[in-house]
Amino acid sequence: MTPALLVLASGNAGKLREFHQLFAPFGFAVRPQADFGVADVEETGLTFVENALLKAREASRLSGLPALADDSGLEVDALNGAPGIYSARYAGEPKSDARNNARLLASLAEVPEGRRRARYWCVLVLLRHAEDPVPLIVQRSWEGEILLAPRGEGGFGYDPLFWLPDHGASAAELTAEQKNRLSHRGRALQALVAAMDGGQGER
Ligand SMILES: O=P(O)(O)OP(=O)(O)OP(=O)(O)OC[C@H]1O[C@@H](n2cnc3c(O)ncnc32)[C@H](O)[C@@H]1O
Ligand SMILES: [Mg+2]
Repeated sequence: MTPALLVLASGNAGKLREFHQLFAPFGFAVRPQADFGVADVEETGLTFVENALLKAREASRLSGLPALADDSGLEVDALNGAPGIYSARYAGEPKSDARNNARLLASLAEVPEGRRRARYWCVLVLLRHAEDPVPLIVQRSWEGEILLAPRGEGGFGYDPLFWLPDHGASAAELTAEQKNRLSHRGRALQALVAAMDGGQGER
């Protein structure tokens, strides 16, 4: 399936920027859900998959177009997996990257370097239409460690605190191209596009 136009079921400016960069080489036309008057849905699921399905279904229903949703988050081992599916609202409403990062640092205040292992998860769900019974689903993770203080200005969300030992940089110190090549989202999208091209049967 190579849709002429795909709705991105997200209201997160950082994600939307990355998706526009990631889709550019594939020649898909993608538009954010806001262009179709789609507001954020309540993310009532208990998994990234469920929340991504809710978002994609709503965007597809209201736009009448195929929709791609991303539900993602940060899993920190020392916090038993928190903030996980609650990553966007870790410090409560209204959502704020700055307050989420402050809460993460406070939660890990007693945890020394070497025990601050974490990973981002990204689940992508593509629906051909709102009632698609065969959603295309891919998930990828990205391993790192949580820094003791923020570094870098790039990316969004928890990126200034997400340290990549192999690269000697935080995710916010990478260029957009580097992040897209390495990240949970970048690699999930590569896998999704490969699956759309026939890797998972006729679509
Ligand atoms: O639901 P949508 O509208 O897409 O936007 P959102 O920000 O609410 O997105 P999620 O519900 O998927 O929550 C994911 C949160 O995880 C964090 N996150 C996910 N991917 C990230 C990345 O690549 N870099 C930094 N933080 C990320 C960030 O705080 C996001 O707000
Ligand atoms: Mg959300």
